[in-house]
Amino acid sequence: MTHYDLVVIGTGSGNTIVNKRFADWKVAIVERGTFGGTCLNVGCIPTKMFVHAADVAATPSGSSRYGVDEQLLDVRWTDVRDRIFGRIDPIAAGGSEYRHHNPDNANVTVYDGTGRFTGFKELTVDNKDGSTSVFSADQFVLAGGSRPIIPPVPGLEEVGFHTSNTIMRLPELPRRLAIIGSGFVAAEFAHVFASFGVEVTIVARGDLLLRYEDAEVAERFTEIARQRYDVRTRHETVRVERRDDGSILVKMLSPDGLDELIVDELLVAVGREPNSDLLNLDATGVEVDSEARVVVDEYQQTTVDGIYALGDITTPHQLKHVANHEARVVKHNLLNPDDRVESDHRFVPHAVFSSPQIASVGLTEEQAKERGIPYVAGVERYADIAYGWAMEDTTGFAKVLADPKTGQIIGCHIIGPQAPTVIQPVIQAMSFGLDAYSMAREQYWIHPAMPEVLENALLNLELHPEG
Ligand SMILES: Cc1cc2nc3c(=O)[nH]c(=O)nc-3n(C[C@H](O)[C@H](O)[C@H](O)COP(=O)(O)OP(=O)(O)OC[C@H]3O[C@@H](n4cnc5c(N)ncnc54)[C@H](O)[C@@H]3O)c2cc1C
Ligand SMILES: NC(=O)c1ccc[n+]([C@@H]2O[C@H](COP(=O)([O-])OP(=O)(O)OC[C@H]3O[C@@H](n4cnc5c(N)ncnc54)[C@H](O)[C@@H]3O)[C@@H](O)[C@H]2O)c1
Repeated sequence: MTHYDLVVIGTGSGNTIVNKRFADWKVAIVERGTFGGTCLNVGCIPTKMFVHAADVAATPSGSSRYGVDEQLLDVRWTDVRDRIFGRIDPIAAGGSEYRHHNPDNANVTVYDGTGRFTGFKELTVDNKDGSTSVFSADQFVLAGGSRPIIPPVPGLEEVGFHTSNTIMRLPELPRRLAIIGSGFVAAEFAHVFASFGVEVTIVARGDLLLRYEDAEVAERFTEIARQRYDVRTRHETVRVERRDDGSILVKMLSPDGLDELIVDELLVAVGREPNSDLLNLDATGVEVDSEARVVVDEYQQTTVDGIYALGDITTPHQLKHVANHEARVVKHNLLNPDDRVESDHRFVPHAVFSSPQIASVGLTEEQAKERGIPYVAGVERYADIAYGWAMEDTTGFAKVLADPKTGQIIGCHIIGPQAPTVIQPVIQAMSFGLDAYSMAREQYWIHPAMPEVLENALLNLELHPEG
């Protein structure tokens, strides 16, 4: 049986590990899908390219408030789609080609297939060409990611539906789209398709969209969403059916009884589950938790010595920057077994690239209250800063939560233009222990730039000693 020093399963963030420093290692890389994984092919990158095109398409709908009358003439969907995948697909193909054939990878064997453990540190790969390969290794990296959850709604399989994996490749724009779910994917694709002229309905089980955000942010987002889309909260999808004219009937149960909706396409966006089940982890003794996430320690090592895991297959933060961070930790620990480093999950930020945009780091007010953590909140509206006036923004705000005594920031939540960019200094301050009082006062803030919303939120904190 072939034996490797290292086997990496999954070419999302896992693919970033093997470089020239592994030149003396005999390495195998296993990939069942498209090289490059979720973020590149069906996740962060194409979605944000669609979001930018959507922002451009949505501009005329808001321009008259500046005294500028614009008109959207057309959205050439296939051109939008093909420009985006015309950039992405060659990158994925190039990554695969590089690993398969470039002399840099003379020590690397790529298996295009699905890996599963068939013994202790023994992997069997069902290759796409129908063959099977069996090999062992000293060390493994489990970087198999996650996949969309498909809820058990009767009729779903028969009717046909989309997930984030397929919706971006639609042959044409539908007239009507229903989105089941109310999280990141729902919020981003609702903006994309509504901006392109599609009638979007969001079917949400709870009262609020993005309900894991700080409550005021989720409430504000839901209010704004109701003005743009048909938002049906407290609606449970109970059945879907294909009608004779080809459209799809969605049946929902609401507090007022049965509700119905007719659409042309359906997007299911109710979360993602780890791909750990594909790996038959019992065979090698790797444990998973109650949510099927691979259990790891602070070094990203699983319950088996020499088997590491990273990214969506192990973390509750299903985010690319987390997968990348963990990949760097795993890489270091593989190369430096006697000087391993721990991963840092203290302040994991996230952003929702919808309209408006949202960004968040640290505790929400609700979490601080639940945990009995004392805090003060400083809030500033975009409407009260100069750039907010320029944009005529009426709905955005930044909220900073800090320890009243030490001024250490414990959370920040922003909804409004450029939120994912505006929040970055707070992530830095939290990571390096800079207190809110010093952060607000001991540096220049460019006037009249958007981060003034953050500067003022910090200045509005009632810290002791008095600021
Ligand atoms: C629509 C969408 C938008 C997103 N937008 C953002 C964003 O804006 N910002 C952000 O931070 N995150 C975003 N994410 C999340 C981000 O894409 C993921 O957190 C990240 O890609 C996870 O990386 P990973 O390396 O863990 O897994 P992946 O990139 O999913 O890689 C796992 C790879 O392993 C392969 N694989 C799985 N099992 C096996 C097996 N048994 N054998 C062989 N190969 C296997 C899979 O085919 C896959 O290619 C988004 C996700 C989605 C779905
Ligand atoms: N900008 C970003 O960083 C970004 C963008 C997209 C996706 N992602 C990642 O991908 C993950 C998956 O995104 P997502 O939007 O699918 O999941 P999500 O976890 O963000 O939201 C899923 C929502 O669906 C609801 N839900 C669950 N089961 C349901 C059901 N049966 N019927 C109706 N609603 C149901 C949940 O209550 C939740 O509100 C995210 O958690 C995020 O980590 C990140």
